[in-house]
Amino acid sequence: MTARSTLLARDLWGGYPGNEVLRGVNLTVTAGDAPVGIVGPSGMGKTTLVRFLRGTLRPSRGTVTYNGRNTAKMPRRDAKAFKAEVRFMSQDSLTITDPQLTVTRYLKGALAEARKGGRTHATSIEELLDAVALEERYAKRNMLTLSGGERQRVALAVALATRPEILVLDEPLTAVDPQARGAMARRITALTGRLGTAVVLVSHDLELVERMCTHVHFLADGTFVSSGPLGEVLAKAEHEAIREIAEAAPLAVQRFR
Ligand SMILES: Nc1ncnc2c1ncn2[C@@H]1O[C@H](COP(=O)(O)OP(=O)(O)OP(=O)(O)O)[C@@H](O)[C@H]1O
Repeated sequence: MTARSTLLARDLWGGYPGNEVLRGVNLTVTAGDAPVGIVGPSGMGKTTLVRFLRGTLRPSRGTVTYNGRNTAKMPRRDAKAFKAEVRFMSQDSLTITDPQLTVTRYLKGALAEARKGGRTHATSIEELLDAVALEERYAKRNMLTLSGGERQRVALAVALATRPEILVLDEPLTAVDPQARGAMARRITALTGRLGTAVVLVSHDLELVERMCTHVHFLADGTFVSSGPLGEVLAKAEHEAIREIAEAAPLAVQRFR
């Protein structure tokens, strides 16, 4: 049996000049794992953690490795494999430069990229659109004519088309309406489960996190102050920041606690 791909952050410290945002974060994500959520108050370092995982920021202490290789100083060949196998998507990660690009062409391009990298999978354009709750008629649409929420959904479908080992989503559905988000959560979880893609979901949207993630980490004061199923983390409220979030989201908390 081959070892499963693993992204590993070990005792991660660092941030920006004069602002040590993270102070000892440990995270292990392995392909095939159930989706994991990262939640916490604004400004506590969730996006900063994503930058460390991606290798665009270097930690002052600790390491991030992918299959044993340090992501902040990878040789070109490893960096290429890392980029193909660990996909990052944020709310504004989609830039369209080709004015003729249709949704189908865009998705086909992503499927071809997956094939070229030996990452074939039997997923049709229809299934990818269905996973992000877009009807088939969207296949013919020009990307430039889509709304912000529709573009985010296509961006997510494209990320799924490349069948990453690990998919890191940083507030991926901010422009999508709550009803569609609910439908997408179930379908994305089903598809990523089938593809063996481990999802890391960073979001303020507790309902989305609860729907998609069996396990969450709560980031505050530079570290994970509590981890477990969202309902348990909120109910235990081991940190003042958790109590504040639990109180600020009474409806969600009543349902999940
Ligand atoms: N490029 C940067 N240079 C300097 N400071 C930054 C930079 N990016 C973020 N910060 C600071 O680092 C801290 C953590 O920011 P980060 O964006 O990681 O938080 P977050 O938890 O993702 O917040 P939110 O939930 O609001 O997106 C904040 O105090 C922020 O002001």
